[in-house]
Amino acid sequence: MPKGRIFEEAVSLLRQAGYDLPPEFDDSRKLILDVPKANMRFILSKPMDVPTYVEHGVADVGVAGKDVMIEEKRDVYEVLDLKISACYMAVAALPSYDSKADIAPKIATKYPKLAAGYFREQGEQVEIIKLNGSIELAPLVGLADRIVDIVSTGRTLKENGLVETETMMPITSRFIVNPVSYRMKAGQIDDMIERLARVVEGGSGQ
Ligand SMILES: Nc1ncnc2c1ncn2[C@@H]1O[C@H](COP(=O)(O)OP(=O)(O)OP(=O)(O)O)[C@@H](O)[C@H]1O
Ligand SMILES: O=P(O)(O)OC[C@H]1O[C@H](OP(=O)(O)OP(=O)(O)O)[C@H](O)[C@@H]1O
Repeated sequence: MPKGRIFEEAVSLLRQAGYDLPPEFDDSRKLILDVPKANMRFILSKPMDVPTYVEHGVADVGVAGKDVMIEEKRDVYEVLDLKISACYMAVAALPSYDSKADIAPKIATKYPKLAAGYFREQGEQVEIIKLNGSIELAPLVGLADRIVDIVSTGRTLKENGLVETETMMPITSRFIVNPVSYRMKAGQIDDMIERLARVVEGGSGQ
């Protein structure tokens, strides 16, 4: 499970799907949470690391943002769109920025592979500058010409005087599965996918 903003929504989804997760899930600093009744163990990692844990098989299944899936390109199955933590990826710049006047613009982002792939597809040559957060700062101080980042409410762009120049792709969280685990524990994992899918599609899940 990803710590942070996805966690709460994912826990709620699992509860709706009939998993009786204890109150500990609502307020804990523990990184491993056991639910013996359901024969489940939850590993809580940084969101960007979830596909790594699943690819290596230390977690059979996981929840990861589509942004993370595109950036990390891990060898895992993406089996269900959970439709939670919705946001989108966009290109933004200062309103004064003239893209036509720029030959190899500098793009600041937390997602270097996703951004590079996008501009390659657009046939645009860019220089990617990898940052770890507060991406909106980069054009304000002259580190980059444009940014590639997640937009949700649009408040961060607005309050920093940036404008969206391109909408790239919608992002939601995905349910992912380790390919070997899927073979070994097909019954359990299929049951989990079905229960989650019922909730996602508007049923009770139980
Ligand atoms: N407004 C948003 N900003 C960033 N991520 C969002 C937003 N809305 C939904 N998400 C989803 O949440 C995930 C990131 O979660 P979170 O912000 O908790 O982690 P993080 O930024 O990687 O962590 P940290 O800030 O501790 O480095 C993204 O992968 C994305 O799929
Ligand atoms: O459109 P909004 O609702 O304003 O949300 C978008 C902002 O939220 C995220 O940042 P986060 O809060 O995760 O901080 P970070 O930049 O340090 O990753 C994202 O990187 C944007 O900066």
